[in-house]
Amino acid sequence: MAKVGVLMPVSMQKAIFSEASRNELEAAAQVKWNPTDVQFSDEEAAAFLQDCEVSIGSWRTPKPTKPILEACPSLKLWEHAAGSVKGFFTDDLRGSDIMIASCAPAIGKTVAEMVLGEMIIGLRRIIPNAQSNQTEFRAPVPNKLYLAASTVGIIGASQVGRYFLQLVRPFGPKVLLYDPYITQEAAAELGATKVDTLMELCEQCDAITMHTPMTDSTRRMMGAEQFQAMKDDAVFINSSRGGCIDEQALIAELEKGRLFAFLDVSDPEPAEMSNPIRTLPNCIYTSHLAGGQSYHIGQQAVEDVKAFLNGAKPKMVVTWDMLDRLA
Ligand SMILES: NC(=O)C1=CN([C@@H]2O[C@H](COP(=O)(O)OP(=O)(O)OC[C@H]3O[C@@H](n4cnc5c(N)ncnc54)[C@H](O)[C@@H]3O)[C@@H](O)[C@H]2O)C=CC1
Ligand SMILES: O=C(O)C(=O)CO
Repeated sequence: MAKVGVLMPVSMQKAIFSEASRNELEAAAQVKWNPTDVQFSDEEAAAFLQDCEVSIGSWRTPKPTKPILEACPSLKLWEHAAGSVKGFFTDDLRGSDIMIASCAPAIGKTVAEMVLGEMIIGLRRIIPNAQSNQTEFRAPVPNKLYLAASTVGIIGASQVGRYFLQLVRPFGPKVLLYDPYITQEAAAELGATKVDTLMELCEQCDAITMHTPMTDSTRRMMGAEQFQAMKDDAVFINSSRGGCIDEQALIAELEKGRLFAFLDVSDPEPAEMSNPIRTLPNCIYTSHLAGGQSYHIGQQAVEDVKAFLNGAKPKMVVTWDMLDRLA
C-alpha cells in the first residue's frame, strides 16, 4: 500500500477531515498523521515524509522546497489541501517530477459563501443594530444599503473572486472588478465591469472584497489613500492575505467610525490579542475561518489522493502556466 504523510497539525486535521474521509483515506493507503499540534519545521517535515509517496499539506505546513524534495525521493504527489497556489509553490519545484494538486475548487466555494454572508450583514448594519438593541429598544441605525441597490467591488478575478461573483450576481448589484490581468471582455462575460484603477473601485463601491494572492504587486495595495477614498459607510472584506492591505491604515479609518470591515486574515497571523481589529466595534476578525475549516477540503484531498493512486488525475493539478500567469 502507498504511504501518505499528513503534515497538518492535529487541530487542523480535525477541522478538515471528517471521520468518514479519514476512514476512506486509511482504506486506500497507509497513512501517517502528524501526531502533534505544532507546525512542522522543514527538517521535521522532511524526516516525516521520508518514505511517503504522497504528502498532504496546507498553508499551515512547510512548502515543498528543494531540501524536502531531495530528502524524500519517493514523493510523487503533493496534495495542497488549501487554495493559495501562488506564493506557496516555489521555484524549487521547477524541473521536479512531483505532481502538485490543489483543493482550490473546494476552498473557493466556502470562502465565497462566507464573503456573501458578511457583505449582507455589513451592508444591512445587522451588527450595530443588534448591539444597540441589547439593553433597550432603539430605532434601527439608518440602513439604506442592500445588495440589489449597491455597487460591489471585487479585487482579483481569482478562483474565489469568481465563485463570489457567481453567488452575488442573482442579488442584482452592479459589480466592478479590478484585476489588471483580465480583459474588459472577460470581465463582461463574468457579469462585471472592469475598472482600470483601484482608486475608481474604492470611490464607487458600497462593498469591496479582496481576493488577490500575496505577491510583490499586491503587497499593501489597499493603503491609506485607498481606504480614505472609500465611502464612509462602505463595507470592506479581506479574506485573501493580511499583507495585501495596510492594516494600520485601515485601523485609522475604522477608529474614525468610518467603514465596516470583516477581516479573515491578518499580518502576522493570528493577530496579536492587543490588535484593535479584534475589538473595534466596526470590525469583525475571524482568524482564518473562511476556507480553512471545512470537511469539503479534506474530502477533496482524499478524492484527489485516491484518484492519483488509481492512476487518474486529481481535480486541480497545478501547472507552471497557472503560476507564471500571475506576477
Ligand atoms: N481566508 C481563507 O481561508 C482563504 C484565503 N485564500 C486566499 O485568497 C486569495 C485568492 O485565492 P485564489 O482565489 O486561489 O487566487 P487565484 O490564484 O485563483 O487568483 C489570483 C487572482 O488575483 C489576480 N491578481 C494578481 N495580482 C493582482 C493585482 N496586483 N491586482 C489585482 N488582481 C491581481 C490575478 O489576476 C488572479 O485572477 C489568495 O490570497 C489566497 O491565499 C484562499 C483560500 C482560502
Ligand atoms: O488556501 C488558502 O490560501 C487558505 O488560506 C486556506 O484557507
